[in-house]
Amino acid sequence: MAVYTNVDPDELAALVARYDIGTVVSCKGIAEGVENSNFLLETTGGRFILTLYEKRVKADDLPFFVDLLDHLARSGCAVPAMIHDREGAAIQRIAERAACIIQFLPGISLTHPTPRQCEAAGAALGEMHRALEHYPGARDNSMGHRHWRDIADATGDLDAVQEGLQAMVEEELAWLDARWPNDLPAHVIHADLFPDNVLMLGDRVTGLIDFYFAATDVRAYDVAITHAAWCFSDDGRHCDPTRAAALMHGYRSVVVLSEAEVAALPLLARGAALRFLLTRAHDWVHTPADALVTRKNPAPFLARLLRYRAPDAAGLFAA
Ligand SMILES: Nc1ncnc2c1ncn2[C@@H]1O[C@H](COP(=O)(O)OP(=O)(O)OP(=O)(O)O)[C@@H](O)[C@H]1O
Ligand SMILES: N[C@@H](CCO)C(=O)O
Repeated sequence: MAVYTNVDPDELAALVARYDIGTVVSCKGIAEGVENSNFLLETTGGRFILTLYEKRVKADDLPFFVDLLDHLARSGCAVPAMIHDREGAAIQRIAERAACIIQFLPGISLTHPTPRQCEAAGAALGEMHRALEHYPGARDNSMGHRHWRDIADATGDLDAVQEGLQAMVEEELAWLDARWPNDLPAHVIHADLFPDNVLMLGDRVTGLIDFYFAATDVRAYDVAITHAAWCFSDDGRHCDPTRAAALMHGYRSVVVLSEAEVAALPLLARGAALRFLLTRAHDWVHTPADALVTRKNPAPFLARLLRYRAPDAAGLFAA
């Protein structure tokens, strides 16, 4: 249940009065999500999302996220616009938290996407990348390749998560460190485009959301993350070739990948699987069992990593 903070009605009315969006009709907590407190805010001017930023999103990063969403919305990408108040400010304070009012977008996030939905998601990722190719904003990827060893160390004994995991992660980190590319096209990427961060109506993408891991990194790595998130069975053991081909076809209908990028995809996907394996293992160990947040199982990302290590992995990226 991702409503960690309650909002006082008078404080909310005072916040909404700063905007040209009418007056408050209702404000209801949204259960999905784990990072922030999200509310569906209805005013006489329409529907909005009110997000209160909890621990994980740093206040210093908020101007970057606001500028990024402003840029993508202006570029015609399907992202929710940040609403600015009469003075032009998008970042506010309420209930002692930084907060933003964000455009509400229709759509549902999927759990089991079809090939056509994978194709649409791939194309939406491509359109976002096209809009970001020359975007001047930048942010260090604190979940990127250079930080994985620290995340592994901070987790503690990985064998407590699964027997043999410590040695396997050490081996994988060394393998990736020796090969990680530093000359592929890079710009700001989403870095977490899982199905729960894409709103869809039928086969149409209505919104890419949750940009709070967005950072500067290799664009083909974003493709690899999206591949890992959209094309596997729930247990991570089986990559569906039809969904994978559809995702790649959708992306490559918008962005032309170089030969070097295509060749790097299996390696980047090993990195993507390791990133989510490590962050899930870290949270698995460090989130108290009675916390409000449901911990995500690391095992399906270990299974993906093994799949991407197989000799035929390059075939999983054919369009
Ligand atoms: N702009 C939007 N329009 C409509 N619904 C939205 C919008 N933004 C968020 N939502 C809804 O709120 C839910 C939670 O949002 P989000 O995924 O951003 O949560 P979070 O806690 O910030 O992140 P995480 O997914 O990392 O836990 C989404 O699943 C979606 O249902
Ligand atoms: N999408 C991530 C969680 C938030 O980044 C995961 O499934 O592990």
